[in-house]
Amino acid sequence: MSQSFDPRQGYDQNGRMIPKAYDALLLASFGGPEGQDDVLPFLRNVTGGRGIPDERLEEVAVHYRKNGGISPINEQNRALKAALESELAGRGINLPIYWGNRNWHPFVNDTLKQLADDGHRKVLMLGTGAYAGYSACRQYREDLGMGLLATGLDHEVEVDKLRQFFDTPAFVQPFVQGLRQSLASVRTQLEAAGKAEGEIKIVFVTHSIPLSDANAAGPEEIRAAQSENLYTVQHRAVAQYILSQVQEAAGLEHSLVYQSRSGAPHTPWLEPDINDALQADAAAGVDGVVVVPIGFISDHMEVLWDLDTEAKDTCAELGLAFDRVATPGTHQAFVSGLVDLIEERLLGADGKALREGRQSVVAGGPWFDVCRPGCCEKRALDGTLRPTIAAVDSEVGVPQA
Ligand SMILES: CC1=C(CCC(=O)O)c2cc3nc(cc4[nH]c(cc5[nH]c(cc1n2)c(C)c5CCC(=O)O)c(CCC(=O)O)c4C)C(CCC(=O)O)=C3C
Ligand SMILES: [Fe+2]
Repeated sequence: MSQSFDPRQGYDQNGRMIPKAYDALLLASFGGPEGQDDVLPFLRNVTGGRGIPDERLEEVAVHYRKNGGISPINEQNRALKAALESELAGRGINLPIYWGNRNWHPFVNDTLKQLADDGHRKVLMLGTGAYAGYSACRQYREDLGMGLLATGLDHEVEVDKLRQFFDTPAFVQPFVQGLRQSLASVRTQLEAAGKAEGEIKIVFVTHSIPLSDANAAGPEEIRAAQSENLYTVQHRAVAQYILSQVQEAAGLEHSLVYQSRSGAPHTPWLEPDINDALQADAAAGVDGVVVVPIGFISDHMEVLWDLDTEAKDTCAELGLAFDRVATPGTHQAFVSGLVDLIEERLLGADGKALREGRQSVVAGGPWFDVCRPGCCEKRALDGTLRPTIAAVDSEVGVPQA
């Protein structure tokens, strides 16, 4: 007989979930092609029914084709999984990790079947998006909501979600260290070019998203109190924190810009695009830039192409010195900080939470374990809401009357 459970129980007024005896961790990510034959099927999975023009798909396919049809993202997730496994083992925590993707093998539905076959029933999901918003948060909740229904596991396997982690030391520390290094590198480049006193600008960059997604990011109760969309507000807060930790950044100009826009040209997305912004910076007398990719956790294709290829080329054309800060990847601070977040949610053998209190250093955190009503809401083309997990208004797993 299958067990029933109610996902609307077990958390407090602040969206904090009472620690549980989770028996598996699910690393949920985007997925990417692993050979030339995978490229188009992968892109069709990514854009299914979302009106990305064919020209944009052809253009993006080339980025992968030039890299042998391989996205680095899968290798990076395998490495993150291995690093998390070793950190958990080092702390004596027995929590097997499974990996599943939205857009490519291993698909999350197959992973769900596997972990259920292996006997797991209480799963904590770590999605690789750090911020609020549809693509980075709610879509992962939908992947699991739809996945549990599609596999028929919705009354057997319970999946909760680790909180978005933009505000945590885990996520921001690697950028702090990286910014120091990149500032030194650009300074050295300028000295070598005889411009020792040249002006350096710090350019924080993240994934552009449709304005409608940005405006829907986060719960209404928090959105209402902001002067700007919450996706942007969270990125500005991360940038501010990183700057506050790097003495060498004092007095330097900085900005927040966007990359990797897709979608139909008449649909508004967040702007400015990094390449346009760099042009304006050069015209305003900037001599070199440090690009800080605070939107992502690893150096995947959007970083390698849109920043290390395109934005770098733009800088070369404009005569700007360029250096790009590394993403967290498997930085020790990131890995151990993520395990700290996992510990916040885990009940030990003695029935006590492994870690009391929540780590948060950036304004706007700590984020909810359980999303508020209407959080990052986005309707399917037919006007319906897709099933989700891990929200106050999630329905998947509720015992049927
Ligand atoms: C907020 C956000 C994150 C960060 C949060 C997270 O990490 O989850 C992210 C991550 C990523 N985005 C990625 C790749 C792509 N994103 C696309 C399209 C889109 N992204 C969007 C947003 C985001 N995307 C949006 C609103 C679209 C429009 C269509 C849609 O609503 O889906 C397309 C389609 C073609 C194009 O137009 O570019 C591709 C190929 C890869 C993999 C890179 C690799 O392979 O190494 C990763 C990690
Ligand atoms: Fe994307």
